[in-house]
Amino acid sequence: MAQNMMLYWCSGSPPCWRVMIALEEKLLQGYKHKHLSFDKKEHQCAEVKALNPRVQVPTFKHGDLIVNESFAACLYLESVFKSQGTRLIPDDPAEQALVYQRMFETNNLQQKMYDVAFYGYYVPEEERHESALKRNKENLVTELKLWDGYLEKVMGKGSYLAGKNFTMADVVCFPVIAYFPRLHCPKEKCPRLMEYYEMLKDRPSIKASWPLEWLEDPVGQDTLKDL
Ligand SMILES: N[C@@H](CCC(=O)N[C@@H](CS)C(=O)NCC(=O)O)C(=O)O
Repeated sequence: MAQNMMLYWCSGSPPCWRVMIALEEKLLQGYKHKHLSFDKKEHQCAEVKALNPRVQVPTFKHGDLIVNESFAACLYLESVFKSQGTRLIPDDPAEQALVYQRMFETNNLQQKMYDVAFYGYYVPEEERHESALKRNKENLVTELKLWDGYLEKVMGKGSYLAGKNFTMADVVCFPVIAYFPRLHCPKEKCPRLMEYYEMLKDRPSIKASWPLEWLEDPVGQDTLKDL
């Protein structure tokens, strides 16, 4: 079944990583894939251009069906392989609502993290301002408090993002959360999230899809150390 799937991906990309975690959780390990170097702009290759008008990764194909948005690909996999591997979307509407809520909130955390961690990469030198970076940091700290509070509130220690079970909320959000220790964010800024990270980092689906650069260079940059 996985043989007619093709994933174009770059290592360390949260959108790619979440699709890879979903594929692992749904026991679709035999999928075909092509690892592209973001630094060498390999994601702009003809194959990706032909399938994805935004020329981005992930680019994902199942048979003749193309699903490029990472959230869409994850939900699609759950829908097609509902009874295979881990159930990632609960049936109960209230539980489902919380999973969707946390899933789609993830982009807030991702964007605010990028606005600080990759400020120097995304903002041209002549447009950079200390005051803008300071504001971005404040926004990120506020966002982190929110997520830390969610974990505190849901069920206390040992809880996943949407309750006692691992769900699609964890699949989509873990790759973003993993950036905080990776980029040396002080633990005290989000202690519950860091406990959550420790609890999940060795989960087989996550370990199997761990960014290759992070394995080669386990220390990483420290762009979040002054948060
Ligand atoms: N909406 C997309 C975003 C994908 C995305 O931003 N991919 C980045 C890598 S993390 C990319 O391909 N960037 C290249 C570009 O935009 O030129 C998704 O979640 O699937």
